[in-house]
Amino acid sequence: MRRAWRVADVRAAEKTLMSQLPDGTLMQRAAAGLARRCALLLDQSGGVYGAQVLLLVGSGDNGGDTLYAGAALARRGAQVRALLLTPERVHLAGLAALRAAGGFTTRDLPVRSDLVLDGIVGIGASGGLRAPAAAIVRALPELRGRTGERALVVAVDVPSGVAVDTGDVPGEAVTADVTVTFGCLKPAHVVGPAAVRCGLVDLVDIGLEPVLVTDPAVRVPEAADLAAWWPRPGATSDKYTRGVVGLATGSAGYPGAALLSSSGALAGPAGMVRYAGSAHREVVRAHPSVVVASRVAEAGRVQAWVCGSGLGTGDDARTELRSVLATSLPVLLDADAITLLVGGEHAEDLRRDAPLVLTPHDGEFKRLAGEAPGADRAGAAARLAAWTNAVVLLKGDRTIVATPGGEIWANPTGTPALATAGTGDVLAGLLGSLLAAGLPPVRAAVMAAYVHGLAGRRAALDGPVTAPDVASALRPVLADLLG
Ligand SMILES: NC(=O)C1=CN([C@@H]2O[C@H](COP(=O)(O)OP(=O)(O)OC[C@H]3O[C@@H](n4cnc5c(N)ncnc54)[C@H](OP(=O)(O)O)[C@@H]3O)[C@@H](O)[C@H]2O)[C@@H](O)CC1
Ligand SMILES: Nc1ncnc2c1ncn2[C@@H]1O[C@H](COP(=O)(O)OP(=O)(O)O)[C@@H](O)[C@H]1O
Repeated sequence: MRRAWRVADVRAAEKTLMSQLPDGTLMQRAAAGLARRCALLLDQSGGVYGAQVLLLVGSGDNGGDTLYAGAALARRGAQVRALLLTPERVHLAGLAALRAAGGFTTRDLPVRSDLVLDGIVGIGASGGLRAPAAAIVRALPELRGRTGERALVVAVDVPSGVAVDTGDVPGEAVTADVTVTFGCLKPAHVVGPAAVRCGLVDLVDIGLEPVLVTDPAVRVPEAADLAAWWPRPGATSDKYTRGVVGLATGSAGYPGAALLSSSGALAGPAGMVRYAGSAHREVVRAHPSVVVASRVAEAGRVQAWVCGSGLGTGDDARTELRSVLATSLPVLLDADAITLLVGGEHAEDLRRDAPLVLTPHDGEFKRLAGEAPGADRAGAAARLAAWTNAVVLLKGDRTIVATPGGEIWANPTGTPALATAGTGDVLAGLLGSLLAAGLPPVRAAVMAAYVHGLAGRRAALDGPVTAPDVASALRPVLADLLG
């Protein structure tokens, strides 16, 4: 698991660490790590010696890191120029180090540049980028290096222009190939549109993590976590002990949702899938191992329910929703079931002790919460989770999972290839299977989003993606993950 901390927590830890170390140690550690990463990048594209390096230098310590790293590259023979955004306010010792190493300053963007270091602003940023910085950032994609290729952009700590604590991108912002960050990840590296701007994120250890005493703001699962958490059948397992998942999905209007949620559920760890709804004939034809009924009340025993994908919002759908909420089992509500909650008609049904998981996309989130997730997606998901006392999985490029207690996870595996009808139904089925297998709701949601994202990526290798492709890719993805 990787973890990301908010700026205030990073600052507090930095203060603690600085009180234990000689002045300037942290900046030297940060700059040395940054220079090393830049040298590696240049090694892969013609070498450090003779490379043209442009430093974009703001007025704070982020600029200081950049100047020291530039000095290190200049000592290795790179031609380093620093464009000072506020020449009257610059890290003076950093500038002196650059000059002593043979680097110089420039007033304009050069014609040629192999590598750009974005040190305009780091975690001290407030608001959108200001005038000269914004114009320079806009021009960066035009810069060409010695091979005629676009200049590589390395963001120092965070890409300038992103909101570090929320991952929002309120205006002009740097798009980096690599972001070299110091001490720990910050939310902008893992959530929201900022995460996409970071490119590859490289963490330089400056000794900060041992003094980070607060809980992380965001957690990110890794492949090894999935392998450790995924339930496997044992010698004494049978189909019931592995868990039975019930699906109250699909309708005459949307039979496809029933099929897709079934495909997702069948790839999960549960031992049996029961389907209850009007698409039961289609489901059993496509998936002979699914046990079908026409209503929730007739479905037989299950350990968790998935309700809502393609269910419709009429009276029959309401009845089915009431039936699943009346159980003392974990329930996942997706799509139409979320819409049915709007207006408060099910407020009493929602007063239950068993776990509840909601899987809204932005539109469903807005319907339920009364406002769109907005700039702080993780915060919005956590507020809805607290309000509904449910685990909320907010779909999107970096799907967020939030608990009522404020624990937040960001999924790193998503792909825009998933932005196609029906992939959410596959996700709901898979997540339901994990719930039925007995996984705690937050873990089930994190695991389902992770595997679903990988399946989207794998399906995309063969061309344009449809939801059945994503469902088909779940099994090979799991085979790779679980060894
Ligand atoms: N934390 C750590 O452990 C370590 C941190 N380290 C490094 O320090 C960095 C933080 O440095 P920092 O605190 O000096 O802030 P920083 O990001 O340079 O920005 C502040 C300056 O930018 C300006 N400015 C603000 N907003 C702006 C905008 N929208 N558009 C344009 N300008 C804007 C603002 O100007 P002002 O608002 O004062 O006019 C102020 O002068 C951190 O990211 C990392 O690189 C490492 O060296 C070692 C370990
Ligand atoms: N731009 C995107 N990048 C990554 N994933 C996306 C993107 N757009 C949608 N997704 C994912 O695709 C799925 C779509 O689900 P949903 O909106 O419920 O679709 P449907 O209701 O048609 O099944 C979700 O898992 C979501 O996270």
